Amino acid sequence: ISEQNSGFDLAWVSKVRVNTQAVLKRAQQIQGRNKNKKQWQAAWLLRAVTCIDLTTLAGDDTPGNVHRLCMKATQPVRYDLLKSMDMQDKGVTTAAVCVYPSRVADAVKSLKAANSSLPVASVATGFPAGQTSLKTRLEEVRMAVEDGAMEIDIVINRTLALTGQWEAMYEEVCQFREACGEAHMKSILAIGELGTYTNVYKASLVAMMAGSDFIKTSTGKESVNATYPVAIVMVRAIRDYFLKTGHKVGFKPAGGIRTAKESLVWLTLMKEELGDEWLSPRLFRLGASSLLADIERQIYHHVTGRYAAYHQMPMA
Ligand SMILES: O=C[C@H](O)COP(=O)(O)O
Repeated sequence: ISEQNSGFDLAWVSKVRVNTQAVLKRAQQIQGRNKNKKQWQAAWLLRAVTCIDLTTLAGDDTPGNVHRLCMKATQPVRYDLLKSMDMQDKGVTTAAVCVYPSRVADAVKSLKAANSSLPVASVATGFPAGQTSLKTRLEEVRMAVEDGAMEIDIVINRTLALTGQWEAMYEEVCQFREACGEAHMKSILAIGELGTYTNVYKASLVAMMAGSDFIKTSTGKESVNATYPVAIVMVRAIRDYFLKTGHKVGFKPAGGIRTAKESLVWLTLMKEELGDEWLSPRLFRLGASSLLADIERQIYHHVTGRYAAYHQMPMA
């Protein structure tokens, strides 16, 4: 059993009721709150880069495009821009690369050849729908780990969540946790398919009780992915779980995050709801396939104008 596993607490899960109006109000406040002073914006954007799980999850992925993704992850921001920010020697990379299980070996090989220790994250357990046998889903986790994945993004069983079989969901996630071994486990809730905020909160709790290192909003393949109201529900579950058990669980919004501006709202949300400790890749990731280009563009815009050095950021 993982250290993070606190055991299944049916009484806690059963009494959860989320106040939808309060959640929507808070999400609106956060979106209006992105008032970082202009001179700090490049520094915040660089912080966002270091939290990205740079992702490719496409049917036409090949060793070639996975290799390019890995190279981009090891040098996500142009040298001249880093130099302008006095960050050229700081080894700025994304947090990880994220691929399908069948591409893990390609990513590991590319990163090794580049002398990079960047972790490879693999989606697994029948991503995105999770509708394969438990045996197959477990085998997929073990294979990804064997191929060198250091992080596994599992999808929860939505059928169990939607039919209120929370203990059965807990048991499954515990088995995934065990199959991950030393690899970190992120549990994808696929919030667009959970129906209610109360279900989102309950699924977050159960995933954490079963030992998840992170809870993640979405696969990026549902019609609704990372939204701010859902994030409020999930980060409050993280906070409540921490207060009750002392375990710090990370948060990964993913799916449809495309602009630098959005990445700043996500950082604001983390800072205001969970505090500075949750602003590092250890506890915060942005899952995204098409975000980096816009961040790089905006960093360029800021460093050619007014900016402040990264190490002067007003945070811990
Ligand atoms: O886990 C990451 C998501 O699949 C990425 O979604 P995206 O392609 O919409 O950025």
